[in-house]
Amino acid sequence: MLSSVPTRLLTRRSRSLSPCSRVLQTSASSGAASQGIRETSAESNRNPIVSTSRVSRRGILSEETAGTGVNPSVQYHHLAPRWLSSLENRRNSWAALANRGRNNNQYWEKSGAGGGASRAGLASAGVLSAAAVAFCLRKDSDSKGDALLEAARTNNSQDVARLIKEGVAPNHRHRLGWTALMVAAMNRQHSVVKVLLEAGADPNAGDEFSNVYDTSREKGIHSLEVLVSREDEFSSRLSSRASFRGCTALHYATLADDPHAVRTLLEAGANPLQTNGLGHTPRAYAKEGEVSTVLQEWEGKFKELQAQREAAERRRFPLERRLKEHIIGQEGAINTVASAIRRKENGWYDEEHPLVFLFLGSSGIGKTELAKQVARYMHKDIKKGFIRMDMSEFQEKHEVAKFIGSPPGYVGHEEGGQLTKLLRACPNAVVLFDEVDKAHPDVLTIMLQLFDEGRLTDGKGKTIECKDAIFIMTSNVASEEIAQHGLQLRQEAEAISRRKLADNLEDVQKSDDIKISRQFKETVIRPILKAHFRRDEFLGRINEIVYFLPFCHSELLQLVSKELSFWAKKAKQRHDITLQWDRPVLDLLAGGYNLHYGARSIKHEVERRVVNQLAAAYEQELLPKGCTLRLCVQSDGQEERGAPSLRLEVVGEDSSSRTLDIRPPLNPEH
Ligand SMILES: Nc1ncnc2c1ncn2[C@@H]1O[C@H](COP(=O)(O)OP(=O)(O)OP(=O)(O)O)[C@@H](O)[C@H]1O
Repeated sequence: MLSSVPTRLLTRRSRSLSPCSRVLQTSASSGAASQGIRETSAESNRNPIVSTSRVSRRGILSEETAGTGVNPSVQYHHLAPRWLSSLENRRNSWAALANRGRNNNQYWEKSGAGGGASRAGLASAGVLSAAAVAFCLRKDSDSKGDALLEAARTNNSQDVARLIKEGVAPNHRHRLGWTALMVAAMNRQHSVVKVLLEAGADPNAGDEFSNVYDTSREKGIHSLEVLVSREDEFSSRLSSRASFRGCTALHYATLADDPHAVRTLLEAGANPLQTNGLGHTPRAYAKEGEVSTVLQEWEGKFKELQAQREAAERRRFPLERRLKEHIIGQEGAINTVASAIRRKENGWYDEEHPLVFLFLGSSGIGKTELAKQVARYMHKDIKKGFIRMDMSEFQEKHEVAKFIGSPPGYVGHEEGGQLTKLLRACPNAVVLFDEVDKAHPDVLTIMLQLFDEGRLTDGKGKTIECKDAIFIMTSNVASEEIAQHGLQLRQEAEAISRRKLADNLEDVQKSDDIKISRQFKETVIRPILKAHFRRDEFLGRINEIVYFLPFCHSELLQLVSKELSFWAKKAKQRHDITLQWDRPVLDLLAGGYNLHYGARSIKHEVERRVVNQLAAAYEQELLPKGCTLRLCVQSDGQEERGAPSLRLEVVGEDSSSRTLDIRPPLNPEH
């Protein structure tokens, strides 16, 4: 294929398109061209939040970059048609030659002795050239989908309507990633935009095309072919280097500075707040003027609408219910946290201070899990939105530097602090300070400043505003007292329930529906906390102290059930085995609960008594493929010894069952 590309163009292409040689060329040469390359890549990476809209436009529109130096995309823009026309000319001349040969056999026959060789040479060159043309000009023009894209580009709304009627999807994508609506928006084809939107084209679909070079690499297509396709079949006005991944039709209509298309798209539901892969909303690319004003106006409307939708969703599916889907029991904790977040979401809070919780209770009881679920509710991007700091890593005075970064001149100054780095990336994150009681008093002083002022200054002197963050501290301090109090309350509640049941009274209290009294909090917990943290102002900045209680029996059954379901799913997925169990199994496994390890003790019990057996049976090849296994409690003859065991049975198609004979020592139940 390359034989048909003029050497001059090849040299130019390889110099400019290979990322590696581009770097070399940029650093080696000091001319205007290399300057232009550097400027353009810097522009395209700029953050729209800090950049002005014109700066973003300049980085992305090749025509508006032209004045800033020699823009490589402009070079290719001139280069591509020349290259194409050269190929076209070759194709035509070879086609003419072949025709002549076919029509005039004498020509071949009359040629001299060297005719054979030259004929072969001509033929092979022809094949090569034709292959080059076929490769480089591959446009799939016969496919209806591409006809739709072409009709969108040329403003042929009748063809667009016809093709959609014939079954072409209105969201059909070009093989390089863009949709017909994006083509129409970029090329100001108003009637096509309208027809496509009416046919159901998605105004919020994002472009899958990134830039010429990345797309070429991703799709395994020659970069010049990508460049030619982008310029011929989409638009020649855009930079070949800037990234367009995630750009919507609204981004393109904005780049085209087309208020009419922008309005049409917005009225059809385009989201003006949607960001592209670089995090830019359409307005980041708007020129000052009508398009910018319209977008700003709709952004406001959209935010309001979004807030209304979210409020309706919150009413329909309250936070408490969402949290209960993941957390068993802990009603009091869930209600306290959900109420505080509801106050914040609805504007009933002190916006000068972030929300601060202290979660108290023994280990493995759901403190971390609740914090994670809150983060998941508040943030779509849970990775950034949930920050977890293990405070046992900040026990020494010098570890303050690790927390917020060292001051200038100290080791690690450049690295920054663990907390400040993460908070800067997401200032409204849910931040979990695990085992806060272990932190050094100096670290607590920094946290106090953070809770009090809602901002934090790092070692480099930069301040992070985080009044919208939610801070959750966890501690096992006073966990013994809380657990004992919880158990006592539960026993009292059970005794009352039994009495009421016996008396046939209606308001029977559920044993898991208990509340810690104010008096217990004030007389038992507060003095312990005070003695531990030694600072009233620190405790004073906590909005809610949240208590986690030991699990009651019904909650333990739910935990066991959840754990068995987890393994049943794995058994099905990995080995096509169906696992069944009944209530006595749940009761038996719930007996493995240990107050000090919480739900973790249930996990271990299930692993020890069930998963170990499954693994042993599998290793001994006792499990037929696709079988159904039943977990049963074996109590015959064991009751006297007071230790019923679990056995595994294979259930046949006729519902008969056969106990698996797992050989010791692999069966932990033996
Ligand atoms: N109430 C609960 N509902 C469902 N799962 C739970 C509950 N409590 C704990 N778990 C599960 O047990 C494991 C440990 O829970 P978690 O990390 O929340 O404990 P914790 O209270 O933060 O304990 P620690 O103080 O030891 O960190 C997790 O896998 C979690 O999913």
